[in-house]
Amino acid sequence: MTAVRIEGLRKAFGAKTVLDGIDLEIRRGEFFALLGPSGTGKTTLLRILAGLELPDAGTVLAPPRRTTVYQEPRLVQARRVLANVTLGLPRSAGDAGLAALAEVGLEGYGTAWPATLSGGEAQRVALARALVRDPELLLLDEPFAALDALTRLQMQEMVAELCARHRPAVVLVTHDVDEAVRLADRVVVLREGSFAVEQPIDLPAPRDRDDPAFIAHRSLLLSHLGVTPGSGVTPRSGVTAGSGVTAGSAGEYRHTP
Ligand SMILES: Nc1ncnc2c1ncn2[C@@H]1O[C@H](COP(=O)(O)OP(=O)(O)OP(=O)(O)O)[C@@H](O)[C@H]1O
Repeated sequence: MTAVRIEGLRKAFGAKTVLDGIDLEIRRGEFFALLGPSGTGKTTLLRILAGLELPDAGTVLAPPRRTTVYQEPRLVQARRVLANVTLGLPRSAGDAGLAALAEVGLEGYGTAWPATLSGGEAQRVALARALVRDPELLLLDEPFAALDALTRLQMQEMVAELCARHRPAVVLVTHDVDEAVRLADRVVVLREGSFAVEQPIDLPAPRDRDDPAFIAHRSLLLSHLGVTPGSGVTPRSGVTAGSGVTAGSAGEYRHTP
């Protein structure tokens, strides 16, 4: 069943065309990742799917039950954790809110204040706030980018499990090639307003970064992102090959300080 359908999408800001001729179909339960250099319109596409931005041309069909998790948790500091999770929902949503907190490993945190949480915990609250709305479409705008490398890996694992259980259609915007290959059923590279490459990732879960097939996917995507093997650095776009890792020679990666 199709969850999202985009046809002939075009979006410009003033004289600058950001997205041009985008066609996209995402199935229910599919995990779709969007990679691309900085400023190529990834967030704009996500905002259009969220209904926060209107296209200039084309059609966009997206389910009404959709929710976004951003890079920063965006919690209301004056409300306790459970109230943040159920913000805007009827009082009867309290139990579902507690269940969502338990699902993200935050049982017993309902009465805590946001200021007392670590960055990873706060981001898990944001995830619970999304889950409790039972989204048909989950929009993830670099949700792990501000986390330390270890927390990021744990969060990726958690999101993979939650999405496998709840089966929303997911659109993940990321700069992290490994994250995309680890999580997605399909990865698209956005360049100069349109899709430069579309790559299905048909690897079984859990995915191992050292698996030759994983490395092959990573190398191909990096080449489409303009990362030249052996450069030892990421391009100006800020694209990374993994958590705290930059591309070295083909298939080899080194940690950055
Ligand atoms: N409201 C706006 N008004 C004018 N220009 C905008 C607006 N929103 C985005 N843009 C421009 O559109 C282009 C695409 O922005 P967008 O945030 O979608 O890129 P991105 O691929 O998500 O970038 P990044 O990876 O750096 O987050 C940029 O040049 C940006 O300056």
